[in-house]
Order: sequence, then structure tokens, then C-alpha cells
Amino acid sequence: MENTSYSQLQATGIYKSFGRVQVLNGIDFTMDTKDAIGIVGPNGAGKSTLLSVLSGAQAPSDGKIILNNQDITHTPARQRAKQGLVRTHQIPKPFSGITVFENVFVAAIHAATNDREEAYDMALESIKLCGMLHLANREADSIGLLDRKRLELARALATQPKLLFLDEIGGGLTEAEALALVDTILSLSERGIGIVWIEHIVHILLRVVKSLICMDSGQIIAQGNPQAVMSDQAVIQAYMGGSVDVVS
Ligand SMILES: Nc1ncnc2c1ncn2[C@@H]1O[C@H](COP(=O)(O)OP(=O)(O)OP(=O)(O)O)[C@@H](O)[C@H]1O
Repeated sequence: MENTSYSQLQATGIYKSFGRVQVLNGIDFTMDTKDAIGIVGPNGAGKSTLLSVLSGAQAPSDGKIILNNQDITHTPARQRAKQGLVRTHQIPKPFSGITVFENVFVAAIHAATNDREEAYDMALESIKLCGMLHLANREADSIGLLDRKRLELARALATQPKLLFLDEIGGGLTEAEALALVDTILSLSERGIGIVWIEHIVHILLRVVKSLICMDSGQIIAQGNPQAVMSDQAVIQAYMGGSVDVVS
């Protein structure tokens, strides 16, 4: 599952409003398969909405999204997944009534290949990578939160992503559980999958990402070296003067 092909995503002048509420306010964002980027920011900053717009779940109100020199601004999420742009969700939503393996297989057959044998192999490798082989035949409904998060990751991996967007995949986990996920995510980055990870547990995030973006009120207020971003005055102010957890 080594990702050898290069992919570049470029979003410029992204705006998104819901009715009168302006949620994204002129975002410029560029990444490629070499990147591991974290996104932080206070609640309501627009982080999840940005991932939705980049992955195609929601259309921007204005702006342009280019993937490998091709305009995908109006390309639906399912098509973007086939092009290698995939996101996980804050609240994992496995298909109920089927097994862990079947959940991952469905993802592979929908986004990666029409060949059932190939989809089987992709699903198996994704499940192994996420340390879930022992749970492959369990009903997806019956597993705990950490394993549901792993399943969310395995389903995303089975689509053979080039750029993977993780939305608070550590949320709700204990410290030890979140650390267990870090190793898996690091191995994906090492395999050449570009990672964008929104996470409130910053010291966990900083174990993986090489650069950090802080958003507030629909804008990027700081970006670059993670430690520099977390000690930036505008970032500290955005967290309402409170100190930001950067212990690593
Ligand atoms: N579908 C929607 N309709 C109306 N408002 C929305 C919709 N989706 C998001 N919003 C609003 O947009 C703002 C940004 O939400 P978003 O979830 O992107 O923020 P976030 O930075 O990811 O927050 P959190 O860290 O709490 O998850 C919030 O005020 C939210 O209520």
C-alpha cells in the first residue's frame, strides 16, 4: 500500500457561509503527499467546515480548489475519494449490522476498485495496518470507541488515499488510547500519504505533524512551525488568553 504517486491540493480564496453566518472567510491552503499538517483553533473556528469543503462534502460559497492542476471545486466527495482525497469524521459512523471487515471492504469497492479480489486484499491490508485483524469478524456495532476510531481510519485507508483528512480522531479517547493511534497515523505519513489532522489534544497532534495551522473566525491566523504557532500571540489570544496545551 506504499503510496508512490504525488498529489498536490491547492485551495484559494475559500469562503463558506450558512445563511448569514460566515464560517470560512478567505482561506488559502496548499498541501501535498509529503505533508503532515495539524489544524487547531477554538470551537466554531471553521476547522471541520474547511475539511468538508476540501473533501467535497460541502461546496464553498466562493473560491477554487485544484487537485493536481485539475479544478475540483464542484467535484462531489465520492469522485474526490476516487482521486485520493478522503476524510474521516469526528463521530465514526460504521455501517451497522455488518462486520468490521465488511465495513472496510465496502469502502474499498466503492472508492478504490471494482475488482472484488483486489478490494478484499486492500481491506485486509488496511485492517492489519490499523491493528484490527483480531476484530475483523466482529459486528461493527459491538466494538469500543478506540476500535471504532481505528475502523474509521481503516475504512479511509481502504480507499487508497493520497491525502487523508482526519477530523478529531483522538476525540473522546484516553491519553493511552490516543497515543496508540499516533503510531498508526505516523506510519501512514511515512508511507507517503499526506495528512491533515484537526485535533484538540495538541500534544498528541504534535507527535505527528511537521507544521501547524491555527484557525479563528474562519481565517488562518498563524501557520508554520508547530511550537512557533502555539506560542504566537494571536493564537494565545484566540484561546481567550488561556495557555495552550503543548506538552509533548
Ligand atoms: N451546516 C451548518 N449550518 C449552519 N451552521 C453551521 C453548519 N455547519 C457548521 N456551522 C457553524 O459554523 C461554525 C464553524 O463550525 P465548524 O464545525 O466548522 O467549527 P470547528 O472549528 O470545527 O469547531 P469544533 O472544534 O467545535 O468542532 C459554527 O458556528 C457552526 O455552528
